[in-house]
Amino acid sequence: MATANQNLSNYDKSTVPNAKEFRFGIVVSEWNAKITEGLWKGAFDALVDCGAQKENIVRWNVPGTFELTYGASRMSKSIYATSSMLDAIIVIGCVIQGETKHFDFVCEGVTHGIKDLNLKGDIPVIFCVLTDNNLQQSIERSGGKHGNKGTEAAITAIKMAQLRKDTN
Ligand SMILES: Nc1c(NC[C@H](O)[C@H](O)[C@H](O)CO)[nH]c(=O)[nH]c1=O
Ligand SMILES: CC(=O)[C@@H](O)COP(=O)(O)O
Repeated sequence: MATANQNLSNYDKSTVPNAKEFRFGIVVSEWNAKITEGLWKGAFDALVDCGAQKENIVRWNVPGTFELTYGASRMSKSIYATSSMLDAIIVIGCVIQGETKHFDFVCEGVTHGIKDLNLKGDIPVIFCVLTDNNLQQSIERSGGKHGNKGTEAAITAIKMAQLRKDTN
């Protein structure tokens, strides 16, 4: 189902585990900051709405979406994680098509990078990266008429943190 046919912000709290005991890392790209800040707010607000403690949400910034993989990798090995303090990581970025093929390489790079982290690591890394044709599409998916992908990513992070706990 395409995003246009659903709202990214819709969730049923009765189907979401309580996040009170979970700790979350969020890595945010500074490129297209007006969009990524909207995604961050969506994610943060949804985590707290589902019981997460604000002090259990740690944020790091990176310059661009391509750096999200490195940021998440370092965070997963950081002091926050060595004592198994992180239960899930969310990476937030917004890639918008320009005049060249650079869009394709940034999107492919971060997609494969985050996929590899999920395969090789112990902490689920949630892919909250918009890959849009234009700014309007990004606006519509970061708190606009199609909802907020950050909200969707937060719910996914809680569910994956619970799955990790249940399968340990
Ligand atoms: N064009 C966009 C970029 N480009 C920058 C890359 O992400 C990266 O920081 C650079 O290639 C240096 O490694 N980043 C975005 O997040 N969004 C874009 O639209
Ligand atoms: C995704 C990008 O890197 C892109 O926005 C950069 O723009 P351009 O392709 O015009 O250099």
